[in-house]
Order: sequence, then C-alpha cells, then structure tokens
Amino acid sequence: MSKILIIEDEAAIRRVLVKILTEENDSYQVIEAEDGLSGVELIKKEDYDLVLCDIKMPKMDGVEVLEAVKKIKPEVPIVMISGHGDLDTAVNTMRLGAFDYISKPPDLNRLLNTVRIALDRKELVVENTRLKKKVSKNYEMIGESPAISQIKEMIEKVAPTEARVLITGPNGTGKELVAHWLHQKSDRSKGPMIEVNCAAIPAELIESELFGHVKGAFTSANKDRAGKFEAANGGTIFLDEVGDMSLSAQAKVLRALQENKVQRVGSDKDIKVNVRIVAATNKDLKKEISEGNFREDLYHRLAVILIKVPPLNDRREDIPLLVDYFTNRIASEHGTSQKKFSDKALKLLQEYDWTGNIRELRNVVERLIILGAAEVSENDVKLFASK
Ligand SMILES: Nc1ncnc2c1ncn2[C@@H]1O[C@H](COP(=O)(O)OP(=O)(O)OP(=O)(O)O)[C@@H](O)[C@H]1O
Repeated sequence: MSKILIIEDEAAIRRVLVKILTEENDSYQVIEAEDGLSGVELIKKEDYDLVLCDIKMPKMDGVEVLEAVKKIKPEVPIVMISGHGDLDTAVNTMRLGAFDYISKPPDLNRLLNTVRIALDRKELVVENTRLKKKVSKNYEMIGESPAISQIKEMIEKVAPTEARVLITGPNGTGKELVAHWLHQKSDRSKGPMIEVNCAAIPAELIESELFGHVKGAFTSANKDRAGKFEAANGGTIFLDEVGDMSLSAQAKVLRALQENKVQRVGSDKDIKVNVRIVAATNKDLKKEISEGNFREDLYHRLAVILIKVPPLNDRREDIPLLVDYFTNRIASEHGTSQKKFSDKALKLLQEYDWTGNIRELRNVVERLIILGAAEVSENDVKLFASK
C-alpha cells in the first residue's frame, strides 16, 4: 500500500488526481488536503510515501510546504503541481529538493510515470537507510576508556586522509571494527570495502585472490577473474592477518602500493587501481621481519599510521558498558526480554582475565543470559563464566 497525499486548493484538480491515481492502482491510498497548512499538519502526524503539492495556494504556498517537509521528513518525495504562470517556480523547486513537477491540467501518462518513479525511489531510499542503520549498528564501537577514546580520535583524524594504516592488537580486540570506521569516515565510503583474510587463504591461492588471474594461468583457472584489488577500486582493501601473507604475495602487494598497478596471475598487462590499503595483524611484525618472514619495505609502506588496539585487560572500565551493549543485542536477537547483571556480577566480570578478547566476553554474556538467574548474580558468573 502506497500512501499518497494531494495538497491542492482547487477541488476540481484534486478530484481528477484522486480519480486517476485510484483507478490506476488499487494499492494507492490517496488522501487530500485543501491547503498547505493542513497538508503539513498531516505530514507531521502520518507517514506518506509521496506528496503531490500545488504551488499557488492560499495560507501557505507550495514552496513553503516543500521547505517545511524537507525539514521534518526529508525522505518523502514531493512532486509539485504547477499552473500557468508558475512554471519557472516549478523548475526552481527542483533545486530545493522537489522530486519532479507536473503541469496543470495533469497529463495522465506523465503523472502516472512520475508517481511510479517517485514511489520506487522512496522504497530504495528507505531500504538503504534501513540497511545502513543495520550495518552501523553491527559496528558500534563501545567504550569510554582513555584507550578507546584515543582510538576514536585517531580514526576521526586519519580516516579522511589517504594514509595507509596498520592496526595491531590481539585477536578479537576490534581491529576489524577500526578498519570499518576508517573506511566509513573516509571519502571512499561510497566505494567498496573489500576484506581479505590473508590467514584463511592457502599460500598458493593468495596471489590469484588478491590480483586475479587469466584463463589457463593454472590448472583450475578456467576463465579470467578479477582479484580483490580490482574489486576494491575506488574504495578500501582491508588486508586482515597481513602477517600471514607469503613472501611472494608480499612482493606483489608492495608493487601494487608503489605503482598503483596490479597484474592478474598469468598476464603481464598492468591494470591501474585506485585503492587505499588498511592492514591488520595480531603478530609482532618487527619480530617477523627479524626472522625473515615479513618484508621490511612493505612494513614501512603499510604502517604510515599505526593504531594499536589494546587488549580488554588494559581497559577493564569498558567491561560494564560492553556487557550492557551485548545484553541488549542478545535480547533482541533471541527475542527475549533483557536481563540485568548485579553489581557484584559485573565487578567479577571486570576482574576476569580476558586475554584481550571481546568476542569471548560476548560469548560469556550470552551464556550467562541463557543459564543465569533473572538478575545474573556473582554466583552465576562463578558457575558459568569459566572458560
Ligand atoms: N569496542 C567494541 N564495542 C563493541 N563491540 C566490539 C568492540 N570491539 C570489538 N567488538 C566486537 O567483538 C568482535 C570481535 O571484533 P573484531 O572482529 O573487530 O576483532 P579483530 O581484532 O579484528 O579480531 P581477529 O583478530 O580475530 O580478526 C566483533 O563482533 C566486534 O563487533
């Protein structure tokens, strides 16, 4: 069902519009307002999928309605209806954010087409906002400890630059989260963020994964395939567990960094790429360099900015906030009501040895929610939180 509001002072035009729209599609629910003021009042109270709005009206004209709606519900598309003599105004309303305009008397095809396109676009905008909310909800960075605050500040400063960033820290401390925000807060956020877990890909496949291959480059290469660098063009590539990459892949990554070019495996044709690299590792890369497992020149290229994510043990003050956050999320995932943790239970969790891992804290919270009492007690923590 699409709710369409017509704001028009001329009853005859309203009648025509209602007739055209309702006859066109059963799922159009058409509501009428006879002046701008009552139209805006309706929009404040109800959600509409589309507004058709006359320009010349007493009390509040169409341009004023448009400006008001852009402030209160910017996602609602507005199609202006222009009469003789206000065509220029109609064209100008597009600059103020009107979706389109139609002229009086309304041309049937043009009207229906515009309505259809505007409704489709509205659906897309809403879906997009919903997805974005969902994604950023998954990526919330909880914590007010000096360590996390410093990381957040660093992200704000570094993200909008093109600088390469190396994120280090133990497993499950939030390195991927940092990488996500570096991308989101950069000018590249409209482009793709492509993640490659270098530890999860067998050494003999990593080059083809990163740079692609041409047909026949190796036995199973039965067609040309683009690699992750090409896929990340215009965006960010996140090389997770970069310390686990083979030396030969490292050499190729270095070249991609130096020359902004890649070659698919089996081809000598250069492909230009415009990619920002963010890398992460839980390894001590300096040690890997001294042992000959990691190229020093690559290290210096990757670690223009270094962000160290500290283990949870070094920011215990964030634990109650994290427990609260996970409790909320788990309750909504399970569709159950939210449990509380007693102060003593929280204190005990704060004293645990977390070896750095936030993922583990989440699992423990989930276990306690399932197994613990209505208010999770210190005793529940003693019984169920042990690893
Ligand atoms: N500050 C935080 N606030 C909320 N959730 C967090 C925070 N840090 C990490 N998490 C969550 O903990 C989990 C592990 O984080 P993430 O995957 O970013 O860690 P990682 O260091 O990249 O891990 P790995 O080294 O294993 O790849 C994720 O579900 C993430 O959303």
